[in-house]
Amino acid sequence: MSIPDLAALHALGPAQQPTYPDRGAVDGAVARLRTAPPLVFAGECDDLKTKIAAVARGEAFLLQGGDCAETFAGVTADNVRNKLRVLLQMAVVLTYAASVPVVKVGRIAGQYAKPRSSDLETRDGVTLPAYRGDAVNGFDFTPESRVPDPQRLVDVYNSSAATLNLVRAFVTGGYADLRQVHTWNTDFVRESPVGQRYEQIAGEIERALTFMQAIGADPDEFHRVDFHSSHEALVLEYEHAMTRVDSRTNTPYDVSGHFVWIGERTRQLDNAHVELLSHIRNPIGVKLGPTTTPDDALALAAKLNPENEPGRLTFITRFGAGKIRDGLPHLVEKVNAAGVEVAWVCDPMHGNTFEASSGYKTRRFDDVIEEVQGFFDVHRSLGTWPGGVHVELTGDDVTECVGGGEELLEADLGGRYESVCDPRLNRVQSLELAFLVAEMLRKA
Ligand SMILES: O=C[C@H](O)[C@H](O)COP(=O)(O)O
Ligand SMILES: C=C(OP(=O)(O)O)C(=O)O
Ligand SMILES: [Mn+2]
Repeated sequence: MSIPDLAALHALGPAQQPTYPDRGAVDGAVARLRTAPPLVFAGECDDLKTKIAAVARGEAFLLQGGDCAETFAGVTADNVRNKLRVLLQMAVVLTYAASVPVVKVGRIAGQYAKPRSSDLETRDGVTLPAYRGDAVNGFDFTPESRVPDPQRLVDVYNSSAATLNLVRAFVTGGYADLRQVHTWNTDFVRESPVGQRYEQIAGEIERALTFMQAIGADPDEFHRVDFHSSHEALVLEYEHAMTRVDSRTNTPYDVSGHFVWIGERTRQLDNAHVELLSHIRNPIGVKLGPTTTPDDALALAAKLNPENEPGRLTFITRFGAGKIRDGLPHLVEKVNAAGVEVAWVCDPMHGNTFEASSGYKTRRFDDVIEEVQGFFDVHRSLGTWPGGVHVELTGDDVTECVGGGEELLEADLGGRYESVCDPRLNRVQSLELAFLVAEMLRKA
């Protein structure tokens, strides 16, 4: 399969693209990216596809999480380690408490571009272009900073490379060794009720590992974990420049991440994002919001996975807690009845955002849980598999979502609100979510 021309993709009138003032500078950045080494290997993408096929068959569960928007300034050892650590802790809870293999995917090492509801942002009577992620422009509210700069695409590549390098070191070099389960539970989280609950599981796992070692199991088995990168494939210049023909199979892969997805705002059937991703062989996702009809979903599946390859396509539904129980059943039913191979994953974040009276964008922890519960209930009633969760989270003690065991209030949001886009679950809320989902999984 060939790679479509970048110009042909632009001719389709893609949504949510930056308006660059200097085309020459764009060409320069794209030329630089085209010669840059791949960030991931096609074979790794295939491995993830095999794992997602197991998710679609009901034999594994997908945990996908990370920032709404990564930032260049956030590429620090602490920040990357904290995100990885919370995902590892969540994966341990899910695997141990629900006895299900967990496929671990970060919204990490590439999640720098944001679609926005509005092209403009107004503060105190001043209107400027909206922030579209560090891939496009700066978060500072000044005219200079908000001008889209294509050099940032090269910075995305370099930041992703640095992040992925550290992630690979952590997951293969001993940090993610299962025998370290206790050490991931350090600092503020350890004293919380959910941290205590985690301690208990960690103790049980440690005893089980000691036992297995005593009976001769190979300790290397516990030494490393598989972890994959993912992001929304949004800026066409970047994703196109990172799409390469794999020498093993002679087919194109987007080597900017293992898994890429199409957002709710760019999933139009005849548009550029669907067209580009239909040509790559990575495992891919599509976000499906509450306006999605069964025909939309079937048409997307036909275009993006015409051969019905297992593991290729994940539908990430994001209906909102109030809509999922009514909206999801007919979608799942029709897709299932058509024999379409798909992994169903729940994003319980994007349908539940609201603005607090203080002006902060936030989400209620209870709404997040209610949407996941609705997702599980719908799948249980249809006999289909609730394949995973896709969440915005961080490993830090931020105050961006309200509720949870710490009972964060709207008045607390200003304490430590660090997201440059959507509100993320903090570490305690993320662990609480993992325990609640593990319970739902046990029942499923
Ligand atoms: O992350 C998702 C979108 O980019 C985000 O929800 C859009 O936010 P906005 O409605 O503030 O533009
Ligand atoms: C933009 C996002 O989501 P959606 O496309 O579902 O709105 C996101 O995942 O950050
Ligand atoms: Mn988001």
